[in-house]
Amino acid sequence: MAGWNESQLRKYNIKLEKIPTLQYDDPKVDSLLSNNKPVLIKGSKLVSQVLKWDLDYLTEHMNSICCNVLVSKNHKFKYYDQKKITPNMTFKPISRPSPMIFSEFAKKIKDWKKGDSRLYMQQVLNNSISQRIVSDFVMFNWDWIMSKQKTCKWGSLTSNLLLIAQEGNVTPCHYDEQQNMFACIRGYKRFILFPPSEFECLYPHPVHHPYDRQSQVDFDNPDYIKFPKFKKACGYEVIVGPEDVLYIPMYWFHHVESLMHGGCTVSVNFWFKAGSVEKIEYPLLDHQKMVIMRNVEKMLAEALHDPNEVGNMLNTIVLGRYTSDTNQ
Ligand SMILES: O=C(O)CCC(=O)C(=O)O
Ligand SMILES: [Fe+2]
Repeated sequence: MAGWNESQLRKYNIKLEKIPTLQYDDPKVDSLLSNNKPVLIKGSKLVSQVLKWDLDYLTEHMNSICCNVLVSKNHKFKYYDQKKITPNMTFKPISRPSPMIFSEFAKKIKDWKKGDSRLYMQQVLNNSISQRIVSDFVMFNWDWIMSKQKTCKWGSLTSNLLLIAQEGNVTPCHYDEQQNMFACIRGYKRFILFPPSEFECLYPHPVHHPYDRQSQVDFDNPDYIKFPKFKKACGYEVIVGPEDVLYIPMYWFHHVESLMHGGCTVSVNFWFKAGSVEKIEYPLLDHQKMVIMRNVEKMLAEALHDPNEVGNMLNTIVLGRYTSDTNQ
């Protein structure tokens, strides 16, 4: 029996298909991973030894550790890059970091009532967290995950982020530049993924914007005048529960929600660098084209010494020259 039902999902007007679910030892897992295709993997036991990581256990063992907590006035936690905020920019994020010790975070979410700001802890796991948490952490099924890294020729593991969310919290649609094996420990999360080929329908912010890599479209209230192609966006969805591992291929857009009325969720991700490409084949893959677009934007902003001039120059290059039937 599933531990969730449809009424716990937020409602969006997006066409959705299902992400395949496979047992960890199904040979199709490796071919999906190697081809940058998402898959929900069951039975890997990646985090089976830490299913005890609930708020009480973590409070006991992380009590006075200072943690990276995000606070939001609504249910959305849209990441931004502090380094990309410039003095002449009017940038008012609705969610922002508010570091606090673990016990304070746990108390705040236990005492939470409607109308309060929401909280979301997103803390990198490292040796300084606490002896007990580190000894739990070494009990992850490292053999399995490292064998996947090897088979798929990914680069090194860069970090593990421990995510503790209140029910109903949403991480809005964005992409990351790393391979991600996302493991749920407690509660259920719904993922909506879009392949890199949906780039045009999702309108990510410019690369030099603090919201780089994030879609500009507000899924709760899409502005179809500004973002008309969002109507055509096609995504893939899956519900990820305790012990499940979801592979999120690099450059795939993802929206994540902790199910409403499902209690808080505890999860941990495994981010790996991209592997080095042995032989470039043409035509290029969609995510490789995203890398080129990012580089073009970065190069123009640097050459012009002003990110605000990038759009004008791109328009000058394109409009009437590469648009509609003028390029014959
Ligand atoms: O679980 C979430 O809320 C966001 C996770 C995410 O974006 C990631 O692991 O890359
Ligand atoms: Fe992400």
